[in-house]
Amino acid sequence: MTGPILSVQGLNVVFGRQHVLRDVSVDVPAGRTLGLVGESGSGKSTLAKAVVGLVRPASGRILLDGHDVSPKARRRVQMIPQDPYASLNPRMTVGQALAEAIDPRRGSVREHRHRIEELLGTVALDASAAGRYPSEFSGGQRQRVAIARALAVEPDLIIADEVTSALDTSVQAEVLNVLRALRAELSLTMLFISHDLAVVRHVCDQVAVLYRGEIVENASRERLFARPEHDYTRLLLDSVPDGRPLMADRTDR
Ligand SMILES: Nc1ncnc2c1ncn2[C@@H]1O[C@H](COP(=O)(O)OP(=O)(O)OP(=O)(O)O)[C@@H](O)[C@H]1O
Repeated sequence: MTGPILSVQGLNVVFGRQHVLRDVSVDVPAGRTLGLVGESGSGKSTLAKAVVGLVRPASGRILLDGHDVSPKARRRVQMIPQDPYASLNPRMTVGQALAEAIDPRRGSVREHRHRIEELLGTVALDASAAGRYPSEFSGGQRQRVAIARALAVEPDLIIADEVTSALDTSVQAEVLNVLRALRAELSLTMLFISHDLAVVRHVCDQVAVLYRGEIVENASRERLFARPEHDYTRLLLDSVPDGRPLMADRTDR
């Protein structure tokens, strides 16, 4: 049996006097998507930053494919940032941004061109997008470019941190649908962070609930939504209006 791709074990993060993460342990098995949900300030982004090495834990271990994460391993974890407007270099065409992310050992520029078209297709964008600049795209399309760029690196793990929260509700669906399709097609392994349970329900297999720096519940999506065990999870569920989860089932544009 193979172990999880990501294993966070007994992680503690302290900023000054604030104990931001307390004894956090979560696993993300290969090909699965773990949702990390919690209100603003609960420590979600801090966990993501610890995994990519931007935050130094006070104690605990972070294992990637069974080994302690090292700076060398960082390329194997790709973060899709929250803000598609800030994450892409405005002076680079989409093709250039993707080419930069593709491992140069993967062959010639011609082969890169083929790979770029393939990546754009994967996120439901036309090949002609390669010649255009980020400013020419809508927020949802830009976020899809950011997803393509993360995929270009062929990472073992993708961390999606509030990838839809900067988008209008009407375009959140196009990004969620792409992620959901990729999960199935490419067997992506993903840590999907959101404060929004409706969004988490749409893309995750397993959901961990973070409350004030502690994991208070960690269950399969089915179990968590059908039989939440912790009061805080129930509170979060109560704030999901009926019907909203279906928002993401709208047709992709
Ligand atoms: N570099 C830092 N130095 C000091 N305190 C920090 C730092 N980064 C985060 N914090 C604090 O740690 C706590 C958790 O922040 P974090 O950003 O991880 O929460 P979050 O759940 O991701 O919330 P949000 O969704 O608002 O980003 C907050 O109280 C925040 O102010």
